[in-house]
Amino acid sequence: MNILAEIAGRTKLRVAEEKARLPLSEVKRRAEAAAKECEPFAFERALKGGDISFICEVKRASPSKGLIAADFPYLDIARDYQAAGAAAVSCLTEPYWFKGEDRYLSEIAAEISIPVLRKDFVVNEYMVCAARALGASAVLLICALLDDAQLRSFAQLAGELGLSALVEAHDEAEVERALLAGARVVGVNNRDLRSFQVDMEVSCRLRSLVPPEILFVSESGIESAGDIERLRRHGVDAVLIGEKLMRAADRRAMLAELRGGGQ
Ligand SMILES: O=C(O)c1ccccc1NCC(=O)[C@H](O)[C@H](O)COP(=O)(O)O
Repeated sequence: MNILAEIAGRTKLRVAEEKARLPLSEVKRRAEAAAKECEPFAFERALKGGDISFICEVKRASPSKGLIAADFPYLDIARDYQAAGAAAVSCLTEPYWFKGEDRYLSEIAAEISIPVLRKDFVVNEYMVCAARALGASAVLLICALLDDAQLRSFAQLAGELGLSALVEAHDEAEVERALLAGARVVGVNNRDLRSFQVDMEVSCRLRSLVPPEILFVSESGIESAGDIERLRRHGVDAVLIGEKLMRAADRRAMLAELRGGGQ
């Protein structure tokens, strides 16, 4: 079994337990209440504009790297990202492989003013509603995990809640499926989630398949100002960076360095 299938299986069990504690009707009610309070589609608005935007990730561990941050002051990390000019924060909530927690997301969203993406492995509508209820401005939908009907219906549900959907693809066919599902933000993951191999060329190759009015986010394996410059030249709207920032002793300085501006 590949890692995505394993993650999906475990996620379904996790959500079934959550549902037993808090039914879908209540999560929906909370999501609708949150939608009334929040600026709709703040995430995609934040990514639009002049230069390439930065989505900076709060991630404690990952399947490919194991434990990344033994010390994990998640609120300080999110505050640093905001202070250093991030357009948005991505927060992992998957508990088993990424050692995430829902409360990291809700506390971060309450603490900072830039939008927060819930980075998890959405397998049903409960998780879309829960993202909004927890304070997220965006939710990740992974093409490799969902069929066309699910992609379309979860993207539509997210839209009804004013939540942006970052629809993640890794090849030509998945980009086409993301666009057919109505994605307004397409994320191309440079990491092959089966082999964990990272190749920036994947974003460069797929960029031209996404029309300019749709936001294009390059995700994973971004490590240097040179990588950013290459993606900028290909017309990428935003980058999503996790490990490089999480391992930096001074995250603000690292973000400045990646931007190409030094400290
Ligand atoms: O990072 C992994 O090992 C991983 C494995 C399986 C599914 C998803 C995975 N990562 C999620 C991500 O998309 C990354 O956290 C994100 O793009 C940031 O990547 P990086 O800058 O390389 O930390």
